[in-house]
Amino acid sequence: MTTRNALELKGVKKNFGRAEIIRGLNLEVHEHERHVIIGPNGAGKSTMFNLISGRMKVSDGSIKLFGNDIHNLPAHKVNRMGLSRSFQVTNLFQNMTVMENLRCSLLWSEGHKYAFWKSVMGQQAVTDRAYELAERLNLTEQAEIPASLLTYAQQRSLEIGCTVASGAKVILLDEPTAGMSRTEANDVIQLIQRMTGENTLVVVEHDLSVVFELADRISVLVYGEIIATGTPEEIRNNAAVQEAYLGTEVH
Ligand SMILES: Nc1ncnc2c1ncn2[C@@H]1O[C@H](COP(=O)(O)OP(=O)(O)OP(=O)(O)O)[C@@H](O)[C@H]1O
Repeated sequence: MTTRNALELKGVKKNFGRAEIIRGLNLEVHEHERHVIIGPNGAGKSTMFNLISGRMKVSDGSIKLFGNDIHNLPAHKVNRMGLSRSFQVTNLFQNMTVMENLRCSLLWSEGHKYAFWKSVMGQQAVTDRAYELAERLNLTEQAEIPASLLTYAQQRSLEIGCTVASGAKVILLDEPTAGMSRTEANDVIQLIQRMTGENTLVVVEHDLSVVFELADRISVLVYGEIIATGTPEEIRNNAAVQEAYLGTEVH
């Protein structure tokens, strides 16, 4: 069986003025995999996400989503083609309840933006689906309270739930456990595993314990280039990776 690429970057470059920050980056993310990007500070991880999600234009090279060129398309078009970036709880409607946030995202996936009155799914079907999602998010008890009253970890969970509900096939996650206690981080990792089975996930993460728990494959970005891609085991044992980045940390 051949593996389909959800995302494919070829020779991607990005300059800021004369500084070349992304220097001919090649990356293949398989459909349905959880692919984690690691790399030292300033390696270009955020810039890479900005290029993939359409927030920045590439200087050279190509980015394909399920075989279709997306480089240099505006962010909202990339989003409509099935790629979503989930990185901030500020993506939530803070004054709306958990259920309302989920309903909003479900309606968005139907192409109705926020025009509730036009729902083709039917109000009851949307509500049922939203409850189902709230359950998977462990937020049934909080279903009717405003997002602003949730804990930080619950807000991040809801944000991930809304991204899934909005119909994204490929989800970019920026440091999903940043700022959380170990227990909260474990909950969010489990949630990501539960919520994203059908999706393809690309995660930027610094915490190596999270990386090795979550990743099907890992790519290592150093100075704007991917120096290695492989299973967690392969990355642990890769001499170039150990030298360039991981050092003794993995042992
Ligand atoms: N808009 C910009 N203009 C100029 N330089 C930029 C811009 N955005 C990022 N850079 C530079 O590009 C380099 C890579 O930054 P980036 O934020 O992508 O790295 P990162 O791997 O995400 O780092 P961190 O792990 O610290 O978040 C840095 O040297 C940064 O200063």
